Amino acid sequence: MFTKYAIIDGFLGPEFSAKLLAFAVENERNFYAAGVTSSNAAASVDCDTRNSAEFQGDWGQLGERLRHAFLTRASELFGAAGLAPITMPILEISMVAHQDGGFFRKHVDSLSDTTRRFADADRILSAVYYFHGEPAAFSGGELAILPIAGDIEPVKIAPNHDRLVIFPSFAPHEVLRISVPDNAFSNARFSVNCWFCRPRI
Ligand SMILES: O=C(O)CCC(=O)C(=O)O
Ligand SMILES: [Fe+2]
Repeated sequence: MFTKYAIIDGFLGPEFSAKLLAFAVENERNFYAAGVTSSNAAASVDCDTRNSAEFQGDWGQLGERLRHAFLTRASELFGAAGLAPITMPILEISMVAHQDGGFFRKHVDSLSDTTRRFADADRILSAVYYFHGEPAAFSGGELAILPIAGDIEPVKIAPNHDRLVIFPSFAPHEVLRISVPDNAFSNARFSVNCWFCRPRI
């Protein structure tokens, strides 16, 4: 049994997706080894669990444009994942590059135990937007959505350019290993993760 999930192709369109790609490539020096939020308040880098790089810097106007794109379609996105929309969600947004050998092992995005204690909102809906140079100069790197019950093969979704995938944050998933033969940063598998979070009262 799987949770509901959905794929929306052409989510941001050619102009915005090209801007995002140019921004990511220009900002190569601002991508750092991405952390894993596990047992500490601060995310820590764990090479066995995750091999990807996260943008840390000033998003400029792209940040507001992205927030707007996600927020204006919030109720459609919640519905696509089988969830009731949240009033006044908090958005958590991160830009990530998976380069040659990149992966992110099976996990859920919702916080629990100690990690939850240090956060002021709960991740409810995960929306992952993919963008990269075309034609893609990598292979693999699919998003695998795993069943919440039953011994069933995962659903594998190709990270196609300008594609959004939406699923409940409690759904187990993983990023399968990617191969980028020339390992040029501009040929990476780029993504913007957007989590719709429910503020705590
Ligand atoms: O890039 C993807 O396909 C998913 C990334 C992910 O699962 C995460 O950052 O939590
Ligand atoms: Fe995830």
